Amino acid sequence: MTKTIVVKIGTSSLTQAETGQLALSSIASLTETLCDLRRQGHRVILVSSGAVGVGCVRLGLTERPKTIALKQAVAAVGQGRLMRIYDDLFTILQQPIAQVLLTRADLVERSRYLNANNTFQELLNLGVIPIVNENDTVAVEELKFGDNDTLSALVASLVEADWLFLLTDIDRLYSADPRSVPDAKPISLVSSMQELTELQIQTGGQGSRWGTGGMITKISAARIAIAAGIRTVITQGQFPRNIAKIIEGEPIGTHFAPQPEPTSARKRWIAYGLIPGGKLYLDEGAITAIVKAGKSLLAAGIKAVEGEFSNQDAVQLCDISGHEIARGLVNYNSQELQKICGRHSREISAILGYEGADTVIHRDNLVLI
Ligand SMILES: Nc1ncnc2c1ncn2[C@@H]1O[C@H](COP(=O)(O)OP(=O)(O)O)[C@@H](O)[C@H]1O
Ligand SMILES: N[C@@H](CCC(=O)OP(=O)(O)O)C(=O)O
Repeated sequence: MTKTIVVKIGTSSLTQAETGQLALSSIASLTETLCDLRRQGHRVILVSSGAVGVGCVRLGLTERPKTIALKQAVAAVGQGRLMRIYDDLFTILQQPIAQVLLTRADLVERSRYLNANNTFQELLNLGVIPIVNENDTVAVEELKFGDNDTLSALVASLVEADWLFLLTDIDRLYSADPRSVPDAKPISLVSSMQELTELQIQTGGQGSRWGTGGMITKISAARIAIAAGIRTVITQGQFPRNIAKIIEGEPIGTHFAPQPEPTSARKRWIAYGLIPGGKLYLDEGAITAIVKAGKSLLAAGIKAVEGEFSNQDAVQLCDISGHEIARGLVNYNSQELQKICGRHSREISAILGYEGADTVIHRDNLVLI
């Protein structure tokens, strides 16, 4: 059966750790694997990092750029070279590819989000393998994905993929970074979101020399993907052929089982497409109502409001310690909410001087995280 498969490869797998030069055999093997998947009829998207790493090598820089402007310039050098290498390899195997460079802004506006999906679907219908990266050269700090793990999960969610493979320089997820904790335990299966929380995985720092997010961004990517009903696997980029084996059922890498009832596409856009403009701190009663009973959020359950946002913006809903529980679209702006938080719905019109919505966030616009 045709599956939609998103494969993300990190800089640490595309380049050699010591020199930063391209890991040609891994890239060639990845190319062959993705072409094999296409021949089997699957729809394939590659999310490839490497623009900054490849650009650094081209320019003789020995470490990842620290300033944004330099990183943007270096990415512009590297992205072209990266695509040239992919195009050469995929062309040898007669596989058409496309470059898709996305910014966070492309997913914030619902019409652009839907448009991005249409483009992906057309490319996949044409038998093309889209090669996606963040458009680093124009991405601005406040509006960027920041790491390609998150980007790949958002793309997988956008196109409603069946599989997301996160290829990295380690064979699987461990209870802690085995490079610094030698007795860290390997994890083969994470069967639910709750189990993921209970495992309390230690992720240490930023990851390898050229990588961006480390393991923490892979775990949050897995959360986004499994909520969308996508089976997610962390496995080693050095052996891309394992992808086909995994699809056939071999227990390689760390598997994250998809949530049985995926969150709807619109709610996924609210939760992960939009950028939250503020935080609402909730009392216990409100948390129980939205988490256990699937109720809407009322002003009475809000203890505090943080940030400046407009009516219909997305906000984070947190417990009193700031731990995020849900996201949603607000029916009031931040100034209005400052006035009505903690108050009963029937008092709202008297406080504001006009009739507003009964709910602060209607349950149709509220997503548990
Ligand atoms: N709990 C963990 N399990 C496995 N690896 C971990 C863990 N915590 C941190 N890491 C580190 O994350 C690194 C991979 O992240 P990163 O370098 O950002 O890869 P990529 O370039 O593929 O995105 C591994 O090399 C490993 O040292
Ligand atoms: N967009 C950046 C990659 C960002 C990123 O997440 O890198 P990595 O941790 O290696 O997957 C680039 O192409 O260099």
